[in-house]
Amino acid sequence: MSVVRCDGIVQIYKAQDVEVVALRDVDLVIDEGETVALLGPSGAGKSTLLWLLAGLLRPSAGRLWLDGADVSRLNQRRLDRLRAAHIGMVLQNPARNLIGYLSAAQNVAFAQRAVKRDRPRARDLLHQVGLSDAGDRPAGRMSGGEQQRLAVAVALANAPKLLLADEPTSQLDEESGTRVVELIKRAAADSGTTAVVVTHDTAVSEALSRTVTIRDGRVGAEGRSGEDFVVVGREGAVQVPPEYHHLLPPGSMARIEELEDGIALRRAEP
Ligand SMILES: Nc1ncnc2c1ncn2[C@@H]1O[C@H](COP(=O)(O)OP(=O)(O)OP(=O)(O)O)[C@@H](O)[C@H]1O
Repeated sequence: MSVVRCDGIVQIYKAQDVEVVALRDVDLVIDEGETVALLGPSGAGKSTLLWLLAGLLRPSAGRLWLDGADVSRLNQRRLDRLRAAHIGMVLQNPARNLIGYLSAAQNVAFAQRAVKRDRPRARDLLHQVGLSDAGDRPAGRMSGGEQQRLAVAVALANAPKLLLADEPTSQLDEESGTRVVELIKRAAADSGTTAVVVTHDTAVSEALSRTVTIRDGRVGAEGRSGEDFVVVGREGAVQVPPEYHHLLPPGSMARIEELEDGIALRRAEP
């Protein structure tokens, strides 16, 4: 079953008199248990897509299904309940995920408020992120790296169906980063958690099961098991992935060759 389905999603921010189109016509399907790395340059729309998938924003146009529910048909209360029970999120700024005056254990316990309290899971998560001995120290006094590891434990506390993480390893050394990635993969394998992880870290993207690229508000190539996929947009547009630009540079002409099961694009000019 697909946990995420985006159909022609458009996201427009209105800032004073200007409109910024952050996402344009995004089609995306992510199945249960997939771990997806979301890659793209700064300003491409990665965080916006994550906020939409978290139910923190509603799309300006297009339709979004989360865990089979059409978000446009959910009132705010039901959307809040879906988020608390089934979605875990790691925001880019780790401190924003935490309640600063609570300890690590209290933060994890708070994240289980919408589901059955699971103390062994909470202890195990803190152990996995190396914070078993964090004691009563308030989260607000922890280092950036500790806060980031705690934020991942908090996001996984309710065994979410969907984990959304914005650069969850940006402040971690290699060893802690690897532990976080292992934790995400284990959640997928053990609990069927689907993960979407925004990252610039190739060690993270290579460890996950699929890569989705986003550029200028459009979802581009999707790599799965070493194969490259591109999405054919509503108007029939196909975005050539950057790794093939040396063969088909943007702005060049391509010749279309019909095959039995599709088409091939060949450079028209020498
Ligand atoms: N609240 C907002 N109001 C107006 N414009 C916004 C807002 N948030 C994001 N944008 C704009 O939307 C576009 C996409 O931003 P977004 O933060 O989703 O990109 P990103 O890929 O996550 O970038 P980064 O890697 O730098 O975090 C950018 O042009 C950004 O300036």
